[in-house]
Amino acid sequence: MSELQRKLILLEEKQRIYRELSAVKADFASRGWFPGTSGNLSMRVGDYSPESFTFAVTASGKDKAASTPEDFLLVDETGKACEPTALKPSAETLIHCEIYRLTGCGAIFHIHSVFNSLVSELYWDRRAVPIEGVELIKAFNIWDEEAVIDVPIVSNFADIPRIVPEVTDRLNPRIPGILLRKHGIYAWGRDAFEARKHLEAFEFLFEYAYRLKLVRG
Ligand SMILES: CSCCC(=O)C(=O)COP(=O)(O)O
Ligand SMILES: [Zn+2]
Repeated sequence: MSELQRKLILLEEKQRIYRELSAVKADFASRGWFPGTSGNLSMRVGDYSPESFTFAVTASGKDKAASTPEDFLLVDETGKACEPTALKPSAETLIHCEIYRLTGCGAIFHIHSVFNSLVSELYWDRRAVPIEGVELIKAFNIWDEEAVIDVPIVSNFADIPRIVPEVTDRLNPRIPGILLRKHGIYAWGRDAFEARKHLEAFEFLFEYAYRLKLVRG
């Protein structure tokens, strides 16, 4: 294959991924999942190896409810833009880089919600949110009867590179999500469909865990 053909294929894939991310972004915005410009989304583009990969990520600080031609940019495995652009990648791009490196997943979605923030603080002392025997655990492809899972919680430092080693230490390959304390959830999957499914399941389970704690006292 010529260099030109390779470039054209990459361009087509980039456009397809931007369209897919745009649809996810609009859907999440309609659910109120991006309060105050928070949240960020990414999808991997092209070939993958843990040492070298490319992904499309939301530009930093944008109103994620608006759709513009400047919503996404391509970055490499170090989080640096891989094309000339005035756009700034999400401030949390390094967390995406680490999750791609560790899991080889295809899409990562990050949102802030009241319930994910509440449980991340309520269960901070055990550094994980326990979920016991709830049917929706099956959304994570865990089919054991009365399965018990722990969703890891890591520190929320203002200096994002300080968060990365905690993600490295705590990410559990069985659980496609990680909470940042009093901040939000990162959920991922092999593609956008699966990452969205996981995110929806986490949000359901966090509301359940919060309400259960409330009624049990
Ligand atoms: C305004 S919320 C603070 C930053 C944040 O947590 C977030 O998710 C959005 O940051 P980005 O740089 O991706 O816009
Ligand atoms: Zn955030």
